[in-house]
Amino acid sequence: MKTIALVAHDGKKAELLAWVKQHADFFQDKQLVATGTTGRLLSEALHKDVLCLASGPLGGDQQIGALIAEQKIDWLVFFWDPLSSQPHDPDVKALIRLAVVWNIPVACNKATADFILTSALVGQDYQRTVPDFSSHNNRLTK
Ligand SMILES: O=C(CO)COP(=O)(O)O
Repeated sequence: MKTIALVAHDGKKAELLAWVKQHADFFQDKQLVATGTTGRLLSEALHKDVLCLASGPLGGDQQIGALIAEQKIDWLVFFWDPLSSQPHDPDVKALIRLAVVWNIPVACNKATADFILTSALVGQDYQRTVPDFSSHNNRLTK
């Protein structure tokens, strides 16, 4: 689990930052990718470089989704806010969908993030099963 994407809506940013700081040691040797504002805050909190993509409403969720489809993300931590509506809700849904399509572990709340982070599989450098979509690709190109 080397490259981790982290995203939080405004109403969940404080929770994500507190959680990340609690596990700062874990994140030190990981490559972190994030949507714009989340990434800036993470970088400040962890004193570490974070690849900051566009802000979520400006396409950041879609950029992370593209990285997932390119097999470049090992874990998505996405603290989305279930109590506020987002102008880019289709992008939010699309990002979560791609994580499921590509069998990426996804944590949408702190409890799940805790379970994944403390899983014995993380220490074993867990290799997820990458789905074989070759028949789908063939169908699309015919
Ligand atoms: O809106 C977001 C995710 O959908 C997060 O974007 P920011 O990290 O730029 O606030």
